[in-house]
Amino acid sequence: MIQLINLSKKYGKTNALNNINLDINENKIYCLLGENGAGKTTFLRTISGLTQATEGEVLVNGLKVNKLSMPDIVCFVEERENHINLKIKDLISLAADFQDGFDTEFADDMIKKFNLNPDKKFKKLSFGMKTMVNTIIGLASTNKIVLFDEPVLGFDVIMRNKFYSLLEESIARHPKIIIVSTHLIDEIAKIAEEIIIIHKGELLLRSNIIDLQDKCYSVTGIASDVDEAVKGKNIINVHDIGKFKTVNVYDTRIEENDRIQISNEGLQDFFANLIGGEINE
Ligand SMILES: Nc1ncnc2c1ncn2[C@@H]1O[C@H](COP(=O)(O)OP(=O)(O)OP(=O)(O)O)[C@@H](O)[C@H]1O
Repeated sequence: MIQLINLSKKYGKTNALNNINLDINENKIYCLLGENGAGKTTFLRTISGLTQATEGEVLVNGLKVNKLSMPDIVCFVEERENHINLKIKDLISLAADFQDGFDTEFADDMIKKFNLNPDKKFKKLSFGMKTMVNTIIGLASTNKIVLFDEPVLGFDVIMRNKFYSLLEESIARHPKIIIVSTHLIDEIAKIAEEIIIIHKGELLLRSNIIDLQDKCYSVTGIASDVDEAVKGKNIINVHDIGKFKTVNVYDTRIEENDRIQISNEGLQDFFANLIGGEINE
C-alpha cells in the first residue's frame, strides 16, 4: 500500500532521507525508530504528502504522492497549532466532518478514558493533554494509513500504557497500517509487529520484532573463547573487560556452553549499540 522508491529528501546540504526503498503493505503496527534528527518526521511527512521528495517517489495505493496530490487515506497525527480556540468536543466534530467514517463513538470513549473535559478549550490544555487530543483523533480515524509522530512525548507511564492499549483497540476496530515514531522501543515492542530503523536518513533495518528479539544477544567469556564462538557472526559492538569480553551480536543464535554465556539483549540496548555499529543483512 505504501511504496518508497529511491526516496531522498534534501534540505540544503542536509540529506534528511537518502535513497530509501521500502514497501509497507500489511495492516499492522510498525515502530519507526531513529535517533534525533535521523529523518523520522521527514519520512512520515513525505508519505502524507506534506513534504515533497527531492528525488524518487512515494506511492500510496499505487498513486504518486506529492503536495498537490495528498493521499486522503493517510491520517498524519502531528502537533496541532497551540492556540486553537475550539473546545475538545468541537475539534472531534471537525475531525468527523473531514474524515469519512471517523469513529466518533470511540473518540468519545477515549475522551472519558483520558479524563478529558470535552468542554475545555484546546488552547487551555497542558502540553500532554494537547497531545492526547491529537492522539485520540488519530486513534479514532478509520483511514487505511495512520501515522503518529512521537505520540507519547509528554505522556507519563500510565498515559503511555493507556495509549498502547488504545492503539491495539484502534487497529482491532478498523484494520489499518499504523506507523508510530518513538524513542521508547522496549515499550512499543510489546504491541508493534515490525520495526523500521532510520539512521542519518538511511534505512538501516526493517524487521519483524520477534525475529529481531531472537537475533539480538550478547556473548560473554574469556576473549579468545568469545572470538571463536562469534566467528562469522554479525557483531554490533564489543566491550573488553580485562581478559574478558562481551560482544553484542545481531545474527542467528549460538548455543551457550561452559566457556561462554549468552544473554538476551533488550531492544533499546540493541538500538543504542546498532547506532554506533554497522549491520550486514
Ligand atoms: N524544514 C526543515 N528545514 C531544514 N532542515 C530540516 C527541516 N526539517 C528537518 N530538517 C533536517 O533534516 C534532518 C531530519 O530531520 P527530522 O525532523 O526528519 O528528524 P527526526 O528523526 O524526526 O528527529 P527528532 O527525533 O529529533 O524529531 C535533520 O538534520 C533536520 O535538522
